[in-house]
Amino acid sequence: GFVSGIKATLISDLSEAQSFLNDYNTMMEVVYSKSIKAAWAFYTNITDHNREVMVAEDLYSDQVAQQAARNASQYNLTIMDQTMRREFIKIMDIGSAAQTDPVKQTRLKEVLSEMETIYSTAKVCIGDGECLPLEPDLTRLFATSRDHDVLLAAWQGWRDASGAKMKELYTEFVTLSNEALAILGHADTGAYWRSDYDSPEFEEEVRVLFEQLRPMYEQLHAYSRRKLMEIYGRDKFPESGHIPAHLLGNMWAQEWLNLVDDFMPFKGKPSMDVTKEMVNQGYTPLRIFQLADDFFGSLGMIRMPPEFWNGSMLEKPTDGREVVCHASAWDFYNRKDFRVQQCTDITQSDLETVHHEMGHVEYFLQYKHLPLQLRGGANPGFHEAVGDVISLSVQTPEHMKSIGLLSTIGNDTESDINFLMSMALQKIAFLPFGYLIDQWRWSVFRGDTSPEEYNDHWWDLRCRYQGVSPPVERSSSDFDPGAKYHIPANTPYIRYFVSFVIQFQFHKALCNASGYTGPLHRCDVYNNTEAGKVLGDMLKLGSSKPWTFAMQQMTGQATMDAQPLMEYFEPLLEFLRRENGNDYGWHPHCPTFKRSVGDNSAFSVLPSTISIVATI
Ligand SMILES: CC(=O)N[C@@H](CC(=O)O)C(=O)NC[C@H](CC1(C(=O)N[C@@H](Cc2ccc(O)cc2)C(=O)O)CCCC1)C(=O)O
Ligand SMILES: [Zn+2]
Repeated sequence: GFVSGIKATLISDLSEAQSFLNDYNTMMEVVYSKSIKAAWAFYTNITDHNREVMVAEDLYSDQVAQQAARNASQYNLTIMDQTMRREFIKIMDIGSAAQTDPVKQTRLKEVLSEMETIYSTAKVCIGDGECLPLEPDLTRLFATSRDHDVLLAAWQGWRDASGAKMKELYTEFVTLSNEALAILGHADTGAYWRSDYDSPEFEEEVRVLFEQLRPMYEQLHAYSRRKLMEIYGRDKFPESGHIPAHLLGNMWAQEWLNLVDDFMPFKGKPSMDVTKEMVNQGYTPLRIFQLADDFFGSLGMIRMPPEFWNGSMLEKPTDGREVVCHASAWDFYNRKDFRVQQCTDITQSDLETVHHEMGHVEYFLQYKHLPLQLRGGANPGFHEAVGDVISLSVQTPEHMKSIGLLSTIGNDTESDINFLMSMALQKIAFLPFGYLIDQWRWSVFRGDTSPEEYNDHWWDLRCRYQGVSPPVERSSSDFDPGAKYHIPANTPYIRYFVSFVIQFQFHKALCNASGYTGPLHRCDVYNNTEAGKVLGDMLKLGSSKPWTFAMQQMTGQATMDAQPLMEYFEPLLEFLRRENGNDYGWHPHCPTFKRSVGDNSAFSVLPSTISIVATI
């Protein structure tokens, strides 16, 4: 038969292509900033009206993006240089905005904003009719309570109030999202997300990194399990070696810093938790943000502009408004408005988060001169790493003392181990969690996990990789993934696993640039403009080059590498190995729950033949 259709002649005039890009940037800055302002209005005041306006604005910007993608496809990419071609490809790859069916496109946005609303307004009602929101109440409860039953009620109540209410919505979302992305030829939503890492072997690369880091996590898990058994009694722990998920000081057991005082290896040393000192010194959210801003300034980097201080929401409103309290950083894509929204609490954890969010804004500021489509991280993991790299310097005992949050710096080995323990409870504890969330989501998006299997697969991954188990029996009407912000918010998560690896590569590069030669975990680059220049030069690239180029420029190698992270924690690993001996590891499968009535231990005793085995 005849070749159907006529291959339209592509535009091969570079000056025309450039003027298309100029017009695109001018137009999309207006369209995107209007849409993002509507999203900001909703996030900072959750009402039906604001949700409808946000959805409507988003629909409009999708249509404009679709038209721009169609126009861009008329240009001949083969005659362009790499950067211009990169820009055209990004203009055409509009993600879920590709859905041209208005009913489906509207429904997709409504489902997402509905899940976001359920999550952000969920509360747990305890005995006396008081209903607690996640922030700050449940977060504080998990940080401070050591009452097993109170923690269990909060853990279960949160999942009933959030995840359990959105299982059908999430199932509908998966179908709508995959349909939209299939229009662009993406196999599924997960494939589209992974395309940000420019590597067909990306899944294998992160699996290799995780396997390299697993032994270190196992050692921390074993030590933590023993410490928790001293607090809660051995009978609260299953024979399988898992740690019940509600006992780790965090709603998702993703970071264990709140247990630092209980886990401190050597007592009688100054506490590594500066929360009390922050409260005693009358810290305010604003002061924490000014502290972070001062650090960026000390590196010779860009300080937050007036629009940041005037436009941001730095603490939870007290006027009764419902807001999204999960912290976030906002680029309005108009090269003027940059904000953070955070219900900042006066805690060390939030001191961390403030630096994390400001790291995003620093990136926005450093690349704001680039064309709109190149204003992004070299890859999403880079964007997540910036603030955390600064925080690695801030949290050193030296820096904490210099800002008056720590009275003495113990330089003896024991104090050093105590400090490394506090960092491990944030960074090592997180690794399996950072890894497993998108293992679950990728398998859901590619159809390997059906809605009936959603919760079972989630717990299989939690038991296998994280060594935590559900403290009460779960049923298929539960949807525990939905109890974690990023699932209803549809924010990819492997970026955090990548960040937790590469932030140590960045830290090492900055420390080397600053001329520091001591142990990596005690390096503080505060006030060092050489370090600031190395970091700033990488941030200025935005997403104009492949991330391997940015990595090479900054660290001298073009790959992700777990070695700097391992080097940082080496002294602690030796300590943990000595402490743990052969007592480490857990059974790869979740413990089963006894059916018989009346038994007090919720977990069955696995046949004695299955001893606690190192994960296979
Ligand atoms: C408009 C928009 O959405 N913007 C994006 C940023 C962008 O893409 O430009 C954004 O603001 N995302 C929100 C998210 C918030 C936080 C988070 O969710 N963290 C993870 C994992 C983690 C934990 C510890 C840690 O030290 C670092 C990360 C979690 O808490 O599970 C809350 C705490 C810190 C960061 C963020 O900032 O990444
Ligand atoms: Zn982030």
